[in-house]
Amino acid sequence: MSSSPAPPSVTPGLAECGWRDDLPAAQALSRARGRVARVTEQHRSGYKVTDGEYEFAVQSPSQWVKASLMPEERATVGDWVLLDPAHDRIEALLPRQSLLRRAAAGEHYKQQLIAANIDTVLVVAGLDGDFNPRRLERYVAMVGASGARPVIVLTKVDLQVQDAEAALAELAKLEVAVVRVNAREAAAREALQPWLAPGQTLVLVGSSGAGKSTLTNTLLGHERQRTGAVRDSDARGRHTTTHRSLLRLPGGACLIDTPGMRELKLTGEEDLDDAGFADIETLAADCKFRDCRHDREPGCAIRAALESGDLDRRRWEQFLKLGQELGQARQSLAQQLERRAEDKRLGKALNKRLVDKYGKR
Ligand SMILES: Nc1nc2c(ncn2[C@@H]2O[C@H](COP(=O)(O)OP(=O)(O)OP(=O)(O)O)[C@@H](O)[C@H]2O)c(=O)[nH]1
Ligand SMILES: [Zn+2]
Repeated sequence: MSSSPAPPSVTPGLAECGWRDDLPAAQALSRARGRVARVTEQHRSGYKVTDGEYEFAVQSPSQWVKASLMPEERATVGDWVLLDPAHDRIEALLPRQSLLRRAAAGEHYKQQLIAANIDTVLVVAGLDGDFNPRRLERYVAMVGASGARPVIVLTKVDLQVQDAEAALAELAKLEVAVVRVNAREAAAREALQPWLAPGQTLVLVGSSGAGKSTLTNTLLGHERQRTGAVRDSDARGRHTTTHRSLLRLPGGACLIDTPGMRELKLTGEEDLDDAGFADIETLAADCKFRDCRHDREPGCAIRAALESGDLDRRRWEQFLKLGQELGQARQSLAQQLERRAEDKRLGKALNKRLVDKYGKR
């Protein structure tokens, strides 16, 4: 299938926006009709999409207003969609290759979609005072759950505030590629070349000040966004705000910029295996009891490894903490699903009462 020519519903320019014949969306296309486009922005009232030639606004399908819809049933940035014949409304969401999401900040647990159809998520962290291996583990776990490939990018190597060797040793166990860069230098682009092949889609995540905007500019090869320092000193507030969030990089890869959504919070669907703790899971499988809590049980492989020094005590503590965080996120997720089911039940009951009283309309 992948060797057949692109169907007419896909414009040639779409390849520059990340379209590939091996995508699940492309496989689904043989069974569907319509012009394919990629979502570049999400707004309250609809979306912006690109067909590879033009970027334009489209409306959501009417069924997407339903409050009972799960967030992932609507399109997000990076999604492949089919347009109606007039090209002013989305008709269908095509299957996804990956979906990056986070728990939204706020009183109630809510999920937010960050981006879809991402190949690589660059998890950016500065080797300065803010360096935090546990945060990186959390990010790697979340990316693992998304279906995209995580790559850790450590910025600010030139500042040498943090001992890079110690930091690397901490991250070695994650089994994730780690790249050290000065985000301000063009060499950073070279270092990331393996993930920048044509047709690849990337996203940058990481905490504020980590160097994401700086790296974005370096990958673009020109100044796109004003970085933190510039913004601060810019008293006239003369920002070059481009709204487009799907950036085409020289070389053929795409970068999806998700302003305001670059810090991640666990959703509860992650797995500690994905966080690079597979070795601990393997070790725990050797405990005598299957439900060993690694506390006082006899024949505990974890405690034995801690005592012999085979398992680093700090790493074990990090594992426990991340497990705790994940446990809380799972609980919030379960509560949210329960609330949703309850809302649905109440909605149905109300509907039935209305039908009983007024008949079917
Ligand atoms: N020396 C040095 N400075 C860097 C490097 N990367 C980023 N910086 C600086 O760190 C500051 C913050 O970088 P930004 O790129 O704005 O960070 P950000 O992650 O986009 O931050 P938010 O926009 O708040 O999310 C800026 O002053 C950058 O110039 C680096 O590798 N070396
Ligand atoms: Zn045990």
